[in-house]
Amino acid sequence: MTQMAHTSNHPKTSAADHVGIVLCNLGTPSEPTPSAVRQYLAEFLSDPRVVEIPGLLWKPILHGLILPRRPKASAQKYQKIWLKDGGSPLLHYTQKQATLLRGWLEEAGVQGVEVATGMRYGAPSLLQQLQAWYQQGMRRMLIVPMYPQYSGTTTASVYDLAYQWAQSKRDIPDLRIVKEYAQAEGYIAALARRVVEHWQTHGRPDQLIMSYHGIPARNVELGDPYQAQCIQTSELLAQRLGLPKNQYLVTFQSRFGKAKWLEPYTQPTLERLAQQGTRVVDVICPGFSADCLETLEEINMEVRDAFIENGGQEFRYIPCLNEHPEWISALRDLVVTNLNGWLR
Ligand SMILES: C=CC1=C(C)c2cc3[nH]c(cc4nc(cc5[nH]c(cc1n2)c(C)c5CCC(=O)O)C(CCC(=O)O)=C4C)c(C)c3C=C
Ligand SMILES: [Fe+2]
Ligand SMILES: [Fe+2]
Repeated sequence: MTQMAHTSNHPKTSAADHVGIVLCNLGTPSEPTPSAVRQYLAEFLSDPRVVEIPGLLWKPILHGLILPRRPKASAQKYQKIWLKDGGSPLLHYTQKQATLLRGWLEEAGVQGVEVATGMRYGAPSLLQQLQAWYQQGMRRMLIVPMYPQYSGTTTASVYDLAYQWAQSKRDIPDLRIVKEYAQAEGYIAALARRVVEHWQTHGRPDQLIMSYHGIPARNVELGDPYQAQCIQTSELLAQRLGLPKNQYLVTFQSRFGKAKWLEPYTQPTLERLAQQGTRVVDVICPGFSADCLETLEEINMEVRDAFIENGGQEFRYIPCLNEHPEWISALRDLVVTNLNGWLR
């Protein structure tokens, strides 16, 4: 059992009767350098939720093969997408989302809430944010993982961290975590708006590709509902756009390692489409609420090049929801629903 912390004389501040809302995303390196990427990957890839290979087998691979090599190549990729003033896009957009959500909640007359960002790995850390609020006397916290589709590899890891942290408390915080919102009306509406706005400027494509981050196929075989939720989101989005089945495809990207991951894989699918004569594709990544390495570099650079090299003519990337007003409005609704009974 974790040691109980002594908190009997915690300071009573205004935070004590407030509710904390944390937008929690994956996390990102502090700089686009090999050493910062190494530190980030070491934490991320040591999480047994992310890599399920037994530690005795995995640790030597991670520390002997992956961490000495991958950070250099990854840092070069991060350098290509790093924002001049804003740093990591993932962190930049997640912080913007928190700022906008704070304003939108205020505007809606919601009082007594604080909004922050907290990353699962790296900084600014979810754990430190929860602990800082707790020390200020706050006892009610709502965590919103920025993953619309639940996966054991991502969402469950947020639960692990929060529950393990709470375990050390005598007076435990009242915690709520949004498990998933793959089918939420506002989320689907925001995605549809993003696509329609893109079509208004560029016209319709031959195919709309909905690309999600992959996970090992084995995880799904063992009961992870992630794949089913990705398909649900995609079908709802297609329905809302009035897209027939032959005009869109669901694919999975970012395969890591040699095991079988969810298929069809994004890049080979786009290569095949190009070879078979598909000229214009739109690509959207509905599972990422903020643009990041996996969308800006992998999709909009690597996969784009592969499509064009194989004979495709136009590869049009549709940005993530990022700061889109319809998304912030959806987030506000999601938060308000999950604050039920907590608001004054
Ligand atoms: C090792 C296995 C991995 C699993 C399982 C996995 C699942 C998963 N990841 C995201 C979201 C993101 N992943 C990002 C980067 C990233 N992911 C992995 C590996 C796994 N992800 C690695 C090794 C990396 C690092 C980048 C690299 O070195 O290539 C990111 C971007 C972070 C950024 O800073 O921009 C996101 C976001 C989801 C949603 C998911 C399962 C559903
Ligand atoms: Fe990932
Ligand atoms: Fe990647």
